[in-house]
Amino acid sequence: MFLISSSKSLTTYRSVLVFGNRFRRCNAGVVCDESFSSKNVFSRAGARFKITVARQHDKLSGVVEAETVRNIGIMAHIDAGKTTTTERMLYYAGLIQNPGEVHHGDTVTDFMPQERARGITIQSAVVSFGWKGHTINLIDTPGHVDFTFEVQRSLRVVDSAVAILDASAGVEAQTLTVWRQASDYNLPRVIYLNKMDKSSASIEMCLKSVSSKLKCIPILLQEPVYSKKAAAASGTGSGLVGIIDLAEMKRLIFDQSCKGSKILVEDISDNKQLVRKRCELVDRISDFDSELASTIIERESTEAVTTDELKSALKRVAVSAAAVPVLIGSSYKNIGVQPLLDAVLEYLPHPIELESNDRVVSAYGSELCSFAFKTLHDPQLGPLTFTRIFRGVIKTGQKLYNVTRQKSEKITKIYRPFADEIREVESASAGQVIIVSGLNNTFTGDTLTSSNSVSSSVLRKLEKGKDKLGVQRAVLSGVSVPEPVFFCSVEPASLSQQKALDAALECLQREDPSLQVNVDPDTSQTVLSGMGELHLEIIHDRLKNEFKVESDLGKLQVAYKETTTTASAKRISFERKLADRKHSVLIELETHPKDNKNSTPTVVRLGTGKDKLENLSQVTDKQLRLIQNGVESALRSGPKLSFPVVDVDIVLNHLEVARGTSETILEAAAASCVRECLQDSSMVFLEPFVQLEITVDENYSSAVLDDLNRRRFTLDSVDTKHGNKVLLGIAPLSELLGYSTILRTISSGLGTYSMQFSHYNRIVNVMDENKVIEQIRGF
Ligand SMILES: Nc1nc2c(ncn2[C@@H]2O[C@H](COP(=O)(O)OP(=O)(O)OP(=O)(O)O)[C@@H](O)[C@H]2O)c(=O)[nH]1
Repeated sequence: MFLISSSKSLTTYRSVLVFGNRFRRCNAGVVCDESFSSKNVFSRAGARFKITVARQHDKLSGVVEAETVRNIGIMAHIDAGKTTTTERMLYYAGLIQNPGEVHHGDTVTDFMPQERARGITIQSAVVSFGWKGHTINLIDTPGHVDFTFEVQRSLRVVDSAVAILDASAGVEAQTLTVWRQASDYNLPRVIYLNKMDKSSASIEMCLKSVSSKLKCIPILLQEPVYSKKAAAASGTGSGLVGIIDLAEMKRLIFDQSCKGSKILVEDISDNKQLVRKRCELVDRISDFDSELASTIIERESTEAVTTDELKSALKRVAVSAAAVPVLIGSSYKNIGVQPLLDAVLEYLPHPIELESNDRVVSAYGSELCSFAFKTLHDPQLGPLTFTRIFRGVIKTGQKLYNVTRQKSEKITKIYRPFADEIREVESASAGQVIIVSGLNNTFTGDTLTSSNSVSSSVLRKLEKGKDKLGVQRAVLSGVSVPEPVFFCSVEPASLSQQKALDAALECLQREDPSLQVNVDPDTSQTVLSGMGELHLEIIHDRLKNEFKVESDLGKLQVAYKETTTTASAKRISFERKLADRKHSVLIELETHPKDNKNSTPTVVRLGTGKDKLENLSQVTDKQLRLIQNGVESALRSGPKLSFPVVDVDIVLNHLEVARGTSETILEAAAASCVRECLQDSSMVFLEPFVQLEITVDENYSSAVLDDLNRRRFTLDSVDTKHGNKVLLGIAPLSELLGYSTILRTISSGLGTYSMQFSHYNRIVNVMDENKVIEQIRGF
């Protein structure tokens, strides 16, 4: 048995980021750049970020070899331990002297006051740190369903993800959502079973739920090491003290006197039982990797497979998503986090390993190709854009071209993020996640390159396969914004604050596209639409504390939608006089119910009739886009109760535009024509349904179910877990307002629930429809 410090295996890394006093002395032996002292941290009134400014000669370039970079997202159901795990990673990487705790409100990544007060993650936080000669750019994402868009946009810019499960709960509702989001971007993943210190933790149950719910094949690489003494000392815990690494054939015991930063490592290669388990593991991996299978056949032995061969095979398996490596630990008890970091380097891809799969990225060659995934407004630094560089290099002061908005922009400064501290660098290269300042016209989802001519040459390469409303510009695929399911009115506490409120909401909406701000055309009230009660509550809180605007929120309402059940066609002549010039449009549009009702955006199609073809062949791409804009604006507010109109197909049958007619008039004509069509159609409401997962003490489950049955709940399944019943089903969201209080009362506090948006469904019952109308009119 021998003792090593995990720090010994850490090489000094010149890009290790050290920010301010907090991060000056490193605990794990990483040699830090001492030139960054507390005096370099500026305190700026109202500022959202602390800037660490390096002295001129110290300014580090953010340019690093892509092969040594890992961009990972940490994703999970709420409370699985994402922030706790991230905090331990930063501690072992030497960036913080002591790991903070969520319940103490002192973690690095949960830095918003609202996060610290509530002990939950609300916004994603980006941190960069060095580990064994590599840079890990990590995004800690929220687990609460209301902030699912935050997860979505973060996963868009990482190359892989670590999915954390609470080992006593297995796959939970939000795990399914984030797993699906990661699948949408084809991200290779590893799974980390956290909270193995709990006596109710069960590896077997977790692996089963991974197979059955996530529909993937888990490959367990480690085994837990328990100690009776530790179990007795903890009282209720499992007595977890370490893990067995079957790939390396080592037993790792984490020294709690230094919060696990030292690891007692024991060679176990002569333990016959564990050798057998390793052979089984090799055998299992070879089922998914032909190279490893050939090695075994050649050597006629699974035992002769080296650790390197095993790990290379496992990386191929993880990258191809044939199966998913599973690791275990307890971040809170400081067990298993360093091996998880090693797994990130060993099994997850570097930035350029996978990007050739993206046709648009490849078309940029070595030119700059960057994706803005988040914008924030700092009162002192102005707009800050979080961006992932896929190709090329970005330099301070450089001009950029926003391909999505076809506008030129100029970067003022470039920073590398470390949660709420940012450090200025002069340049950054492909594979990095950075913040740039100075971009006034860039929004979430925009593609940035170096110039208009680069964009045009990329477009020429992509030209093949383009259709009339297809890829018109060389843009990367964006992030789809989920539909808001709740809304409420907002009013300033005093009229004098109206302007400040409008400005603050504009800012918040720009930062968070899942928040919608509209003015009700009938009442002129400002209406906020968002993802849930907590989402809107946080917005309210931020208005008060960050923007210093006192406001009152109206009653929370469910966001319904409208759709049509009949077809309609209108030809209108739209004429306006502007600046002494006559503008006129003759347009015919046809609306009808969509066959495939999946709430996908409505795209205007051209009519196909013989007589139409001649007229429509003259329609330009630009005119079609303006008509699309007009249609979209009309569909935002339906004729029944001004809810958005979905699941409608729109066909353009005729268009005549007088010479000199302005673009806005064409847009307005299209909008007006669609409104007329819908006025003449039979319209119905759609209401949102959610998937509900309730975990409740067995003694209260029938009372909970009785109550749910009065709420139009459809039960899908009932499970038993550690003496609790887990009820899974679907219910209309309108029936669940304030459900947390109701459940608490019925179950005497012994029930928890999580819900997530499932789908919209038509309200068929006239009484239910009248209830909605009454509710909204009274609003
Ligand atoms: N017993 C035990 N508790 C843990 C462990 N890891 C985290 N926790 C606790 O679980 C709770 C949630 O931890 P977080 O790290 O905030 O979880 P999260 O996934 O980041 O939560 P959200 O971001 O809000 O979704 C906290 O009280 C942690 O102290 C663990 O390994 N064992």
